[in-house]
Amino acid sequence: MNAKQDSGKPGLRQKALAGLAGRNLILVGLMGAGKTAIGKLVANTLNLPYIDTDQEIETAARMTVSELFTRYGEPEFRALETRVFERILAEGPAVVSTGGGAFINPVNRELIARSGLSMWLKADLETLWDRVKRRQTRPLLKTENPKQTLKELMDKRYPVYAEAELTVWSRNVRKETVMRDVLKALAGLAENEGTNSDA
Ligand SMILES: Nc1ncnc2c1ncn2[C@@H]1O[C@H](COP(=O)(O)OP(=O)(O)OP(=O)(O)O)[C@@H](O)[C@H]1O
Ligand SMILES: O=C(O)C1=C[C@@H](O)[C@@H](O)[C@H](O)C1
Ligand SMILES: [Mg+2]
Repeated sequence: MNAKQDSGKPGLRQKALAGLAGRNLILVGLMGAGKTAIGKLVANTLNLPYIDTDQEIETAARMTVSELFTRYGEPEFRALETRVFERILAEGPAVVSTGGGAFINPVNRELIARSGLSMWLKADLETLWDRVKRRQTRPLLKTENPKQTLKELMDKRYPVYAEAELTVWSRNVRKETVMRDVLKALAGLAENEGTNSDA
């Protein structure tokens, strides 16, 4: 079954689009939250372009995120991340999955607030660890105890991710189920608007 067929009730897709109201949907959250996996499903279902900021950075820099960190350091990576963000957000609407640290930068949060709807894909430590432990591509997790590092990042970043306009639990269920939760959260915005305009 493809994502469009699996998007639940027929009206859900339309309601989700109404809630998004032509804005970019910006997915934020830690490494392993499912920003890429869920983002692609959501984009496919809503017929919107899918963009991954890490991939855009890699294309612009002609090297991997890991290589960028090693050769130029994190500050240079963050500067490039903001430049890429400015361009992407101006080109929308699209579903944009961000690098795990992008929303932590207040400059990026301000850019997102202006042209997009932010959504935090929230997951617990065990779920995240289970998803990231096999791949060695994440420079921030190249530490002696990567699970502990992930926990420290959670403690530091979760209060900031909580500033996102919407939060969806990236639970340990089928990706299509999380994707539907994303659509429902967007649809909820359209319903609330209806309520407000009646008031
Ligand atoms: N609901 C889910 N059920 C099972 N596996 C999942 C689910 N969501 C994501 N995954 C898997 O977990 C792994 C990490 O997900 P993904 O790459 O989408 O995370 P991410 O938030 O984009 O991480 P990063 O910030 O490192 O890019 C992938 O292998 C993905 O297929
Ligand atoms: O959480 C982070 O700060 C990062 C996450 C990745 O997506 C990459 O953007 C990079 O490895 C940094
Ligand atoms: Mg990703």
